[in-house]
Amino acid sequence: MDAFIQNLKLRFEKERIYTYIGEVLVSVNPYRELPIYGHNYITSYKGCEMFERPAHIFAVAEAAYRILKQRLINSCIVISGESGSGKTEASKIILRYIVAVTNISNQAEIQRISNILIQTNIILETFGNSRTNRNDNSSRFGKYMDLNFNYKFDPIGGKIQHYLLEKSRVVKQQLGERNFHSFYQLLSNKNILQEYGLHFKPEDYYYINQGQCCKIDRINDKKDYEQVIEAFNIVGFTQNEISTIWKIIAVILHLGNITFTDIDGEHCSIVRSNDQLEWISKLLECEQSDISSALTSRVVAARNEVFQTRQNITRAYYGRDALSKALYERLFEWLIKYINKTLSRDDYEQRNSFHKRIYSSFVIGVLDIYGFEIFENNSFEQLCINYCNEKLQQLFIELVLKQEQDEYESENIIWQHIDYFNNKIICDLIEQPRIGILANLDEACQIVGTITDEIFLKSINKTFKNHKYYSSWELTPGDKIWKNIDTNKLFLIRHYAGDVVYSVDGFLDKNRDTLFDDFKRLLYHSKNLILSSMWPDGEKSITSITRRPLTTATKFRNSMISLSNLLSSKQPFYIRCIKPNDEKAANIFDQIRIEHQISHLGLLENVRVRRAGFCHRVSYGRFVQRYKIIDVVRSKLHPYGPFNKESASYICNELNINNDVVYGNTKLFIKQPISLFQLEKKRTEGLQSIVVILQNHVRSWRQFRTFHREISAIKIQNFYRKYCARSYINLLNQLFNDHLGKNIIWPKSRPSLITINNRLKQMYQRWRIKKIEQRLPIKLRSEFELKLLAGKYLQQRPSFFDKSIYQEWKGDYLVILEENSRLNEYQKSINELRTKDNFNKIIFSTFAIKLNSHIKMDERAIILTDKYIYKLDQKKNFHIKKSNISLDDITGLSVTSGKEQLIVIHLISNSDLIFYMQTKNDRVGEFVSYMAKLKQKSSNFSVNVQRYVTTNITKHKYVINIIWDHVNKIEFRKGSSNNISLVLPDGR
Ligand SMILES: Nc1ncnc2c1ncn2[C@@H]1O[C@H](COP(=O)(O)OP(=O)(O)OP(=O)(O)O)[C@@H](O)[C@H]1O
Repeated sequence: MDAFIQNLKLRFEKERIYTYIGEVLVSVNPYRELPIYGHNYITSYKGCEMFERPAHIFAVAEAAYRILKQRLINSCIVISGESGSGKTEASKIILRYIVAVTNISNQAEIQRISNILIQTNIILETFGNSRTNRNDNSSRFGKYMDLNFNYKFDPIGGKIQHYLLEKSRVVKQQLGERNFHSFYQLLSNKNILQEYGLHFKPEDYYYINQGQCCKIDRINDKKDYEQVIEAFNIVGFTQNEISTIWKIIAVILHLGNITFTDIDGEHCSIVRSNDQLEWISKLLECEQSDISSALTSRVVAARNEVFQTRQNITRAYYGRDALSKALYERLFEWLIKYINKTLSRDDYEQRNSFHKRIYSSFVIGVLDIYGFEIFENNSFEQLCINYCNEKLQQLFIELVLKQEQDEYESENIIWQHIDYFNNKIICDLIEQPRIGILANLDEACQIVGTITDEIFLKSINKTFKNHKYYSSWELTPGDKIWKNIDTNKLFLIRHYAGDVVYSVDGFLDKNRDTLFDDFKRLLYHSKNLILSSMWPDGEKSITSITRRPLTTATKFRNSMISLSNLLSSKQPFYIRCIKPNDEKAANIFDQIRIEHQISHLGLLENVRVRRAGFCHRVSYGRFVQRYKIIDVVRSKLHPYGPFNKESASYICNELNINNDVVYGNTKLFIKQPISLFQLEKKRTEGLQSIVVILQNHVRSWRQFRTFHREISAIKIQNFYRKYCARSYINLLNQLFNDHLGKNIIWPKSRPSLITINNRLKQMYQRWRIKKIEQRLPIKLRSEFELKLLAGKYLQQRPSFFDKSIYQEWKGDYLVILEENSRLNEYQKSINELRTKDNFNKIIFSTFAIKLNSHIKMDERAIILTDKYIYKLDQKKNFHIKKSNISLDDITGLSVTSGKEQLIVIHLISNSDLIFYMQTKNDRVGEFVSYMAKLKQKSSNFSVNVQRYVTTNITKHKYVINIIWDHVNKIEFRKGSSNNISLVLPDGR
């Protein structure tokens, strides 16, 4: 013990107020501000394992948060210790830490919830805390708060449960103590007192002056009032609600100053010296007469008859106090309900439907419950509070001391049993059904007739006369404890934290907690709807039979049992708070006080178990499952098992921690935290590579999926396109099935079919031509082909398509008598030429006016054979003029786009042959097609169709204009510079 205390002392002097016993944190109240809660401290503990950094409350909060985040295990932090040891401060520090390390993405909604979570403390402290002789800001209620987290592990809400508000303080305080802070805060705000009819100083209000310490230097009520108003606004209370809250506080102050006067020993009336009643009526929004009669009489229903009975003065004061306590209690409950509604997960979910779908409940609970209390005068409330501490100690023993040692035994670990005091026997003494103190109390309350606190004491004396942890004057009259005190009403319980003498005075009343129905009905019918909503049970009619309400002891016992079930369903973390002195002074380390607390909190046993025991135990399955991810192990262990002792031992071997490990029947035990860190560190490293592998898998899976979708889309598109094309072709087929498609409009195609459609059109045209050609007599087929060929070159010459195409093409026109009257001379000349030049046949012949190199006109017969072109003089027996022109020398033709019969044959020599055919019909197309056919093998042959033809005459370039004029015959006229005009008789 000494060594432990010396250690605590040394640390305390060096401002190290936190110390670990295993995972249990011991916190010594420094009673001064220490610079260990700032932002840099938060960051240094964030994400760290518990033993990585010096002992700190942040490390416990982080551990509770990490276990939730990493293993999805709900956790709870149980803070216990004497009154004033720093429990409430600890719970606030934990909350601040969790708010600081979460909401990294700075979401407004999470920020709002976090703000509310912090502000609720201010409201609860105002209405639930008061100054006691042990603590200036003592919580007079037990608080358990669940913090809810979303799937990202950000706080999204919470729920507060409260336990046994010490409402007797509303009407009675011991010397040196105050009522709840709320009363003094309201009275500190001079500006608004008028509104509530509060004209006096705090010392003048009976309900708050009994401790004779309304003003305390360390408490600034005015500043606290401003803070609580701000907190109300942040949490979302309306102005009307805030005003109602203060009205109720003011009503209680007024009620305390109401006095009664005795009339005849059985009746009493209200002393009307001040205007309290008027103000109570105004503030409660109830009729004054109703309030007055509720305070001085009772309405009773018996055998369907309703009648009023007057109260004597004692009953009237009892009723007044009961009303005040109930008003305060209901207000407190309403505040907690209101805060819970604001923090409720459902509310959050309604606003965030996204989270509704993927939300799962992650919780960290924080329990800050009143510490063990030993006062000069201990009553029913202290019994409940100390019973609650017994229950928590029992849970601590179960989870930390008993379970651990039992486990070593069952796992066959060599273990020297460490003795500890198991307080189950004390818990049973208080709570056991039928025979426990609370059951005895309930029974006494149910007995009809006059039963007093003393009778109740007699009954428990009888029940527990041989109990080791119970005593009273009647059972041990010689004991020095009973010296100089009213022994008739006292009994003693030897709690785990010390012996406490209780006075049974008022036990029955406090347990029954009777509040006359008249008050309930009165307040239910208030015109203030907020107030009325706090009293739903006032709705019942007088004559309706109501079940006897549960007693305070039963309610409290039930809530303690459910609290202990709730805590044992979560992974607990313990903070054991120690109060270093009773002077509330920094730097005083009162060894005796501390020794007392250490021994009663079972900390020494805790140290012994820890020292001899192990810091971590885990089943082989879980161990292998968790650490098989470690890099060096991964390749060796099969991913699906076996998850047994051998695999676990293999992992420990690989990490060289085998010396620090003990193997049990089903579990592995690790002695030092350092080995656990090593495992965790390696696991985190391994996780990173696993994450990369997972990411790769997910990425490739996503790519594969996209690729598949694309392929599928392309397939579908192809099918659809094919379907469209097929439908289109079917349509064409139907359209062109029976005839050659003359006069049929080509159907419009989809844009995707444009290319194919153009091809189809070409195919169709070729097919159509073929069909038309097949219908022609064989004789006309070659002419038809020639016409097609001409059509290809003469697209720009519409007159070809108008007429020429329909004419019969005869080629050698000069053998026709109607064309040539000097037929014999012509044939004779041709025969000579054939003999001389050896050509096969004459393909085309015509009379023409030729333009010579001097830009003069000559009348000639132009003859096209399969080898040469000849220019024959018409006038001189078709005598050949100059030499023939070989077809090989021809590079192209130029013709006009009009109906003129001008032909320009371009030659290699750049001295073109220019002639105008003397014919009534258009024979340009016929000439062009013969030439094209003859030159079809030549790659450089071209046909130009232009309005004004360009030509070379003895290597000079000329442009031939067409002029239609009143002339009799065709003329070529040389114009200025390079112009030649072809003047034609205007007979159009
Ligand atoms: N970590 C701390 N740092 C500085 N002062 C502290 C710390 N913890 C507690 N105190 C001081 O001790 C006082 C009492 O602490 P607190 O109210 O938390 O005790 P408690 O155990 O909750 O008491 P009760 O059971 O009566 O509610 C605080 O008002 C504060 O002045």
